[in-house]
Amino acid sequence: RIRHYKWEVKYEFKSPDCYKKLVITINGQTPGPTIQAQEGDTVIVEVNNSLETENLAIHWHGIRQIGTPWFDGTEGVTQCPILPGDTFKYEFVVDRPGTYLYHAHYGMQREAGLYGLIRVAPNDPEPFAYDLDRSIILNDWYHQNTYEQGAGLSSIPFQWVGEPQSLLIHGKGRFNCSSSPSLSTAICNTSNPECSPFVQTVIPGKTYRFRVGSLTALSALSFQIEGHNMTVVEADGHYVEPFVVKNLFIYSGETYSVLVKTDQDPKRNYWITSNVVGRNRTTPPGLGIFNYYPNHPKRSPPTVPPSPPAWDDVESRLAQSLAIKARQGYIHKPPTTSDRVIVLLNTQNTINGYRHWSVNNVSFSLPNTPYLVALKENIPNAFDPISPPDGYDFVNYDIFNVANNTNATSSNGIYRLKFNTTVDIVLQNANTMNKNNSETHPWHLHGHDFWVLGYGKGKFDMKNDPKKYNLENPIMKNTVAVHPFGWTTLRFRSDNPGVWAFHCHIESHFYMGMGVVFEEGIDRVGNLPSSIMGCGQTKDFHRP
Ligand SMILES: O=C1O[C@H]([C@@H](O)CO)C(O)=C1O
Repeated sequence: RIRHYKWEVKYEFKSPDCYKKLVITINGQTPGPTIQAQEGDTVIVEVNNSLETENLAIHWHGIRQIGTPWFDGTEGVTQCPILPGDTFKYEFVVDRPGTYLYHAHYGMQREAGLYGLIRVAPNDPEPFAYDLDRSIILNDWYHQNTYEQGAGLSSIPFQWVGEPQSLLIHGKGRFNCSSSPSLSTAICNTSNPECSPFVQTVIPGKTYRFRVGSLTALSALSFQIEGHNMTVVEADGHYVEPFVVKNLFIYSGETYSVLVKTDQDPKRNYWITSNVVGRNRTTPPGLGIFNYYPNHPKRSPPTVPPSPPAWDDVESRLAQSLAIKARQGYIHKPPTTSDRVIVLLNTQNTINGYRHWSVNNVSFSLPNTPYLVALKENIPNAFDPISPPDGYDFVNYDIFNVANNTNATSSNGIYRLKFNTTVDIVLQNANTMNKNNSETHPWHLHGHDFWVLGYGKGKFDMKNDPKKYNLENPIMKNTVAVHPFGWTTLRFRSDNPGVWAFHCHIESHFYMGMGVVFEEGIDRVGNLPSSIMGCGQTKDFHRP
């Protein structure tokens, strides 16, 4: 079947958390409409860029784009941006069931509100039962616009974006307007119906499947439904060997399905909460209402919202990461060895006084000719032909301290992978430029699902740590966290012809250079549609 969508993308004034600002909407909505499809369907999205003076690109997060690498929606990597006034047609097959996301992939547009969910129903029966299926998309929210943030990040002195002003649950939050008395009610108004809390009405005595996705700009979150356990059954479109949590830790770019029984006292409502973890939070919790029918949906629960885990409790988060394994009967065994190991050291750096993030001391910058076109059409000098290194100075680099020399270089060079080989990526975390500080980074790979082979603390040990890899039942994902001062190893097959970004899903971190690009099987890529061209050196190949 074909699922056809027509989207108009534009700026509108909205008050998702009671504070009025410019947001990007799809057909008037943020979050945008949910794409609903069946495994094997073709999804067509005709996007009209009505942003007036701003380019656009939309990425289908978790969809592998097998045979359609040009519709991955990554500006600078797989396509030229969609110009204002233009319409661009994305067309791709959703070949796997599960819960996925979509969002802008141009500059820091995602955090202006261009994001949503993709739900793909399976052809085969699912290995768990539930009565009702609902989605909740989580986000954090800034009042500053993306241009002010971008300018601050690329200034001397560096102006960090700081912690978000609020947390949104399915697009709804609540900023305490009276905390800034200078704000007029025209700008911030807590009685604006746009910022009424998110309500999930439930029928007592049922089992609900909640598909929870996070598209935060910065924050790692702990998600909770007061008084209710959650059984995790799906992660990034793969069935999980079920385990029970009270708090679901979720990183930007991840999706989970959890089963929740509405088996508590039906005479009252309960809190739905999201809280920042992994950073010393200043953002108040996101609050929604878990409304047991027929109680009034706006009736506040009689309790105070449950308190979140300590922000710096890395152990609990690592424990959840380790608990996520492929479900019995749905295990895809990984290859037992790899052909190439790339260790990626994550560091905060300076280049000519500007603050950046780097991988193996190289800070990524996007070329103005998309790699996919440059490589497939053999356009010379479109990007730096030198590949970034496969590792760092393992002997001398101290991951536990601020680097002696924080200087890095900037490049748009990429990794060229031999087609149909097995590649291991070890993400190595390190201290930032601040003392005793290492941050959580969710890394997202385009064009692939990867096996998560292991997580560890401290410096990855090439000799001994691989012996502890889980080769029995590793989960496959498209986004995975590297924890503070830790490492994470993932494995994938370079079997999807195309050019694929792999980057930190924190909006400002990718903007500051925290990413890499992989090319594989470029000679097997089919004819490129001319719709992805028109910028940089692709102008020469543009056929109207
Ligand atoms: O890139 C970042 O900059 C700040 C901080 O390190 C600035 O001092 C921070 O927390 C980041 O993630």
